[in-house]
Amino acid sequence: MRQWPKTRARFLRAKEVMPWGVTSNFRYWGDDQTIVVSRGEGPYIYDLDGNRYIDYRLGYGPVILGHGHPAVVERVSQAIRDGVIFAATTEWEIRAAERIIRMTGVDMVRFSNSGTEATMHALRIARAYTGREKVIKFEGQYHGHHDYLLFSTAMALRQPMGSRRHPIPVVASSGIPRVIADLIITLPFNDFEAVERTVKAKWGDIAAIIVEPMLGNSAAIMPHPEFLPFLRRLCDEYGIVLIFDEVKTGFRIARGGAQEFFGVRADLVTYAKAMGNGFPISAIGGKREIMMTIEPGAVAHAGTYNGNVVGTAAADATLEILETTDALERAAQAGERLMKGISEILTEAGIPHAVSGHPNMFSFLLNFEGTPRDHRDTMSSDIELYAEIGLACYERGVMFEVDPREPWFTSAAHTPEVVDETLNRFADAVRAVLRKGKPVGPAEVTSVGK
Ligand SMILES: Cc1ncc(COP(=O)(O)O)c(C=O)c1O
Ligand SMILES: NCC(=O)CCC(=O)O
Repeated sequence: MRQWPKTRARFLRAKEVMPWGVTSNFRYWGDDQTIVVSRGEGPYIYDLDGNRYIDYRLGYGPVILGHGHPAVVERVSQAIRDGVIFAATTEWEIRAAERIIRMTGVDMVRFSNSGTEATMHALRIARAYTGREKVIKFEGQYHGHHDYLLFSTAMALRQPMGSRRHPIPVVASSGIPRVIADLIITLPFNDFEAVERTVKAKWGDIAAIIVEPMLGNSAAIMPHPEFLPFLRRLCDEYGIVLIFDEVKTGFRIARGGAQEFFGVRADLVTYAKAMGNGFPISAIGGKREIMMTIEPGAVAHAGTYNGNVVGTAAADATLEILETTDALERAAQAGERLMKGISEILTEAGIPHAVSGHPNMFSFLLNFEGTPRDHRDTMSSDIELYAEIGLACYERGVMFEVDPREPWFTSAAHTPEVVDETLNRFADAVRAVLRKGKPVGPAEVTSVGK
């Protein structure tokens, strides 16, 4: 059994100085399980007692090259010696923008610092461009923490979501003004009929459809092959701005992200996580005509830290490596071995399951038959059993989110040896959970991390 007295003691101190001991609700795993990390290296993180964990959370997705990647750290360290912020354009911004444009095919970009900011700005641009106000989003998708899109996310778990045919937007937090709900339409992912019916009835009010091209916040569920092309056609026909939220998929599932992987182009795209290997940076990219809606004195886009040297130098280094090496292919090799190995172990254990997603971000649903298509399918799977297995892995030094809504992320640092060790420990954890018997009653974990 893992020993972690120092980690526990410091977590209790953290709870005194920060609500719940964390700076994002996602990171609270309960008083007995929340980790305090001392450092990371490649595929590993370490707690304060020196326990090592093979990390598949990777900061919830950013760490595509491995923790503390020397070339990224070196470029940032060099760059920041000359200052980090000037309230003016820098060479680092231009370089990072050129790389994004070359890799993804967007025409122009603007920088910010988090995925939340990027989706918030993207909505403003879409509303200003169309002169309309409502936005369609899909159940189980998460676009950050501003008020405009925090509805029917994976966090809005226990409230009734209405029927598939008549979904109700479910607010995911207190403190969000009721009027905001009037601006949002929530629909099930992959539901052609619901989207078409809604757009035909309300297109004059709809500024944007924002979509995670794959359900990156609900079990990495893939789009039906025709779903994204269908959204593209509908948006073209009705003058709606199609926004791909690629905060998780960007620079992870392909060099050109989901646009390249699925072969569909959006009007606006938001990037963050993998573009800086963990350094804080995000971007909105898109078609020139729509990006040029931003206009001093007319359509606002600003931020003191936008384009700062820390983030843009990190993006310059990270994107150079992603563009010129086989880093993404190595991350995918790890993911393929894991997806196959996990499925074999679960089959042997007699647990019906569905593995979904892309090798670089994948998930699996337990006691689930068939192919999952939307967030309602995720929620119908055995989330308690998943959490039990996740916690048993955590005790054995393998860390992934103990909740199937959040995918496993791989990095270029996850070598075949690391994957083999993971699978051995995973098999051991599954055996231990089955020996103990399935947990009875609603588990605490349904609220963990949210
Ligand atoms: C698809 C997506 N969009 C936006 C965000 C928000 O990004 P951030 O946490 O950097 O604000 C996330 C975070 O998980 C995300 O997964
Ligand atoms: N999928 C949800 C997140 O990635 C949240 C990140 C955080 O707030 O730490």
